[in-house]
Amino acid sequence: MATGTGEVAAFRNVSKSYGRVKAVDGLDLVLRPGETVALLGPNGAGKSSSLDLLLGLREPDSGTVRLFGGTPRAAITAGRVGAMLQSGGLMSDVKVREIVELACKVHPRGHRVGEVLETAGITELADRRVDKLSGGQEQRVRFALAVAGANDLIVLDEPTTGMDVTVRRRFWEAMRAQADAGRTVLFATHYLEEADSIADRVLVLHKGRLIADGTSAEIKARAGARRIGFELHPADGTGPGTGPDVDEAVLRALPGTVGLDVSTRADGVRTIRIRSADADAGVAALYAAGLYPRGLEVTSLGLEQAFLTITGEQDRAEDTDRAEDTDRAASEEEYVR
Ligand SMILES: Nc1ncnc2c1ncn2[C@@H]1O[C@H](COP(=O)(O)OP(=O)(O)OP(=O)(O)O)[C@@H](O)[C@H]1O
Repeated sequence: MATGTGEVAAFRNVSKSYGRVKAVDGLDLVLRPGETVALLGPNGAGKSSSLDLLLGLREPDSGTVRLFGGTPRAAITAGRVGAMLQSGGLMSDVKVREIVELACKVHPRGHRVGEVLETAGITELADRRVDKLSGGQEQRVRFALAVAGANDLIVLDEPTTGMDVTVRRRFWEAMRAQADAGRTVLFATHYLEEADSIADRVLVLHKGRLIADGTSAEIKARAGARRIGFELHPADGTGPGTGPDVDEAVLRALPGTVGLDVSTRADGVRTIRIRSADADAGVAALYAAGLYPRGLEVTSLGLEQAFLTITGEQDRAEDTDRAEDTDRAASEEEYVR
């Protein structure tokens, strides 16, 4: 999925609130041609709101959103964008072929109906009534509407919800073909394995803010992608220093250490778990430091674990900030008194 130059979409310091809820908070983001981008975030993180802003379905309170250098509306009118959203019902009382036909006809660069039905894997559903479809079949029809014309950008909001495993796989094959044809694809998802295997860029939103932006591998590395586990036995000595505290300082200072967890059993055996962004260097340094790790294991963290780590860290950082603000307010009050 070659990445070209230029900007497909650009958010510049975009904010959007609904009453007191800040759904999108100072979002800065550029999508480049040919990228397949996954948008992740816990419930309420602002994913759908960001997609709505991108498509011009909502106006930002502040900041600007540009699509292909112009307004979202201009890009959509020119038929450059296809979207598959969670909201919005399909027409009832019509057949699948009819609704797809209409979408092909109104698109300035519409494809042939048969081709679109084939792409979305719904040829065999063509004569079925739209209101008689299952949830997963309906999703495929929505997908057909998103690819009814030669779009440059395809936006998908949780596209595979309700699809079974086989249909989901076929869906992503079709999506990959779109990306291989040079289209930019942006999709919001709760399925982290989809982001991991499909996207060449992963964005993590949290409370309306972009807290991570990189390849799946980069995000895993940032969260400490691997876990090093082992035991330290008292009979083996306490390493290079003078006891457990010194050992722990050594462990914390190993290259790549992002997190350290130590638990001590009654017999003095310590179980060590290190989250590491560079497990190879970490293990080498462990031996070089004179420690004697028993039952050494190195395991990989998935994107899911990385996601939980990053969003969890963000929550903790905000809790700390809030506590500091409260302390500051209290001490200021004290000072005034
Ligand atoms: N029309 C609306 N009116 C009021 N609040 C809204 C509206 N739409 C969204 N919100 C609020 O804005 C925040 C962001 O919602 P949004 O739907 O963008 O998140 P999301 O990341 O897509 O969530 P999910 O994963 O649950 O779909 C949430 O707190 C939500 O309750």
